[in-house]
Amino acid sequence: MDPSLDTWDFSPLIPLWINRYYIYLGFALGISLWICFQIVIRKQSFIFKGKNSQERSIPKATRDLMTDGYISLHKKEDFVSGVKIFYGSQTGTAKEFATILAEAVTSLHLPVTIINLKEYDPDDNLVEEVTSKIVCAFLVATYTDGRPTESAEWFCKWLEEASNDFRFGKTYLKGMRYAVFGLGNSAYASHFNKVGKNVDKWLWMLGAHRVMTRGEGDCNVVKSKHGSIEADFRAWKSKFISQLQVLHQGEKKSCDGNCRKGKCESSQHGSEEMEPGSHTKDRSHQRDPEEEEEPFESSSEEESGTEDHQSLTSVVDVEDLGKIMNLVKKEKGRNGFQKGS
Ligand SMILES: Cc1cc2nc3c(=O)[nH]c(=O)nc-3n(C[C@H](O)[C@H](O)[C@H](O)COP(=O)(O)O)c2cc1C
Repeated sequence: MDPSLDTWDFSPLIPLWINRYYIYLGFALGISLWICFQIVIRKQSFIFKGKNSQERSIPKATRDLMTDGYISLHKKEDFVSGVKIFYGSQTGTAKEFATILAEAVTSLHLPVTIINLKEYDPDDNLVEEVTSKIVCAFLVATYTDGRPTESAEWFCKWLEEASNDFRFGKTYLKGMRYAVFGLGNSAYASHFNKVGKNVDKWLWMLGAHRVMTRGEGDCNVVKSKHGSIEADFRAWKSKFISQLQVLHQGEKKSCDGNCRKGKCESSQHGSEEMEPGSHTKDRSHQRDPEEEEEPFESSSEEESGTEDHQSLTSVVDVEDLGKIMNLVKKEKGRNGFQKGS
């Protein structure tokens, strides 16, 4: 026996030894708590990092629209991004009106472009107006035998053929918004304002949305609605500008629901602009293209859609099929349509 062990006093360690299991338990609990704490901290930093990298992967434009991580569809919505004014002129009146209209549009702080139809190829460019949020104004003059000016000849030929070509269909220009002001002289009774009427009709047949009633400028001061072609234009221009304001603000005009497609005959159009019976005519797309239709705010697709509304909403798959067919038609139309054919 080691004599030095006799001199050691182990008595203070005896309670520790007796309670050793409690001490082990305490240590085990401490370690478990520490592990849990570490797990929680790591999880939190992982979520934070993930959120940051996710945010970085979202394009800036989309992030600008986000509030608390959710996209707000109404924020920064721009209902009209600008106006394109197309003109077909020979002696300069339509061109001059285009400049006056551009000035008025500029006062609304909207970008505006004036385009001579001579320099515009509808084959390449017209379909762009469908998605551009642009409003297009057409100021077109009529000449001998109801013909367009030389500068607008190709544009009119293209539109006429496209609107009568089944490959384009009535949704080819769906989404495009337009208004037409025709320049003419009622002394040429049988062809008065023929080009304005036709351009308006052809765009409508291709599914473009007419934002306001077609205007008729008449050089014949005796018969002109406002006393002169300039006054006719001024009247149309002020209506166009107020309609533009409405569109720009994204407002919907109120409707009493007593008319087709929820468009109010009484509230939307001044009576002097509407010819008798124009609003109640049957406007199905199958109507005679030569028929003199009176324009109002609409598109051919919307109007023929009214009759078909019930059947379309009840057969969703057919609707999808229709959309696909229209896309195919548009593509075919674009590929198959040859200049001057
Ligand atoms: C030779 C000639 C033929 C015309 N033929 C027609 C016509 O058939 N129908 C019509 O509505 N206006 C007709 N007009 C009137 C023009 O459309 C009108 O003067 C218009 O303001 C001309 O616009 P512009 O100066 O932009 O070319 C004719 C004018 C001229 C000089």
